[in-house]
Amino acid sequence: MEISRRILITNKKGIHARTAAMIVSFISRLKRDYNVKLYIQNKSNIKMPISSMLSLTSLKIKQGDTICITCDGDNCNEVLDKVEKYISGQIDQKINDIEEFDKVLEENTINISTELESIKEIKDKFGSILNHINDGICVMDSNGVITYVNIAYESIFDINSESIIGKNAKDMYPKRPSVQALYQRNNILNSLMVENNGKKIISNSKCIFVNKVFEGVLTTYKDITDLKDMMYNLDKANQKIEYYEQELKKKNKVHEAFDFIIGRSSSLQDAIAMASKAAKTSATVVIRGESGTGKELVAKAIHEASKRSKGPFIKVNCASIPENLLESELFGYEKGAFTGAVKRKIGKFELANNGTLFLDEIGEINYNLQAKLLRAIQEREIERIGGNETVKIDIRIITATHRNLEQMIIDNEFREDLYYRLNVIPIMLPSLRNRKGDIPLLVEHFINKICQNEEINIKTISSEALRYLQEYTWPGNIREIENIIMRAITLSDEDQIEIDVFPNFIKSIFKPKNANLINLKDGDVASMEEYDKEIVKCALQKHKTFNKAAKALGITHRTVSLKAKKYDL
Ligand SMILES: Nc1ncnc2c1ncn2[C@@H]1O[C@H](COP(=O)(O)OP(=O)(O)OP(=O)(O)O)[C@@H](O)[C@H]1O
Repeated sequence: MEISRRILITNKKGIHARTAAMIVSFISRLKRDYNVKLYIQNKSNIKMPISSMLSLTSLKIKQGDTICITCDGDNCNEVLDKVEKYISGQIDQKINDIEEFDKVLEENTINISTELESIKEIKDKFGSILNHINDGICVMDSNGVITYVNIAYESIFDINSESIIGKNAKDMYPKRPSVQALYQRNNILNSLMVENNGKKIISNSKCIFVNKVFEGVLTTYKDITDLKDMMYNLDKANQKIEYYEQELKKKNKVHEAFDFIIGRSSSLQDAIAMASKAAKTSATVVIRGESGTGKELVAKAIHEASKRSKGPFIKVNCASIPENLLESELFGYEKGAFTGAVKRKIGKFELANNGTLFLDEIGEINYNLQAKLLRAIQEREIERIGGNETVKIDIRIITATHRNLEQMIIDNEFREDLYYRLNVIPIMLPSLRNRKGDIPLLVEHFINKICQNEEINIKTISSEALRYLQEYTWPGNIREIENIIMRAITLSDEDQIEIDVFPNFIKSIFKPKNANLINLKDGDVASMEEYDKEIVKCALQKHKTFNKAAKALGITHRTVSLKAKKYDL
């Protein structure tokens, strides 16, 4: 049976899409529950199934309009009651609820999109922070696919991110610690990687787990190539500082009297430090070293640095005084002590009272005189030759020698007891060939000294000429270098000293050795002394002993020995 009913529309906005949808949904439930058919009549009174949302909205029904609903089936009155109740009453309430819900939804949508915005902002900020970090960063997923690299990574590995993102690190870098971390699912920290171009990189790979699920590996890379260089330089600088600190300590402790002893080599500085310490006491000092190494210079400095500096510094060269005169030279004599002793003579021991007695070439003193010397040193008193009076002496004794005293003791040429008396503080002066680094300093020192003494403009020396001087072996040590500089300054017409003013034996050091002793090929003539030295040297090399060399040269044994000493052969 069919029943129709007019229903008033009370909803403010009439029947719009949302209300239509609600009516359709409500009617569908009624149709199902009561097994009826429901229609709505349009303005031309044509019945349309009410289950279509489109037909409802197309009617454009407003508040206050009525609609005609027709029901076909049993219980149509009960069904239409429910339809009327829903459309005229409940739908309004329902709509309010839904609008409330819409508001919440809308607000939430706004919130979500704001949150999305801020998440995007955070992501951008984060990305820009990662790009400002100096360490390279690479992220790969659990399969090894590279998902992110920062700018530092690109520059460390000189690669474009586009060419690696999305690629699998297992294929691209199978040996990298990051890939090992991926396989092992374990962090691999502080691995040193050396790239083909020599770059040294430290990598730290950390596995990422989210809720215990392995998500991939994050690796940071630090380029330590520069750091290593810097560390190396720092290390070197520290070593230098340490060296200079030690040198400064030594220097600070060294008395200024030693300032004019030129040389920075550690062997010389050690000797100077020792001499400076010796200066503080009255201990006997023996200075050892080849001829011309500065033995006298150091002896004087010890005296100057000691509390005896106001007293005399008396030097005796034991080699230059004939044996028979040395005793009276040292101890003096009384008037009439021997023929020719017309008046009393004060010896060097007495002259040195309250000061320093420097006995140079101590190894040349004869055995008998050595005994008398020992007594004088032990007792600190002397007797003049031909006198009965003993004279108390307050002196410091410094001796020097280039001879091997230990061998002389074995050969019974030097008294052991005297040796121990003298050898309280031994100071070894290095030869110049063992401290070639000091040559430029010495050259500069002598150029300045000689030019000032000669009152001429200070000359310079060319680096090539200096190279020759550094290469030469300097058998005559510092005395020889001083002589060569004196000669060069005298012969040089220029402001700069060049090789041409050097003697032949220096000029020829870079030339192949010429068998001819006198080589006048390039027009250079050496001094007589240089030829003399060369001849004696050849004779000694060939004949080994002074005797045989003397015979070969047709001169006396003594002359050969004196020349050998003079030229330090
Ligand atoms: N370190 C030095 N710095 C500056 N000048 C030096 C240095 N060593 C030596 N000389 C100079 O060299 C020359 C020779 O030095 P000195 O006479 O002291 O040597 P020596 O060892 O006593 O020689 P010899 O054994 O032949 O007597 C001197 O003119 C001296 O001033």
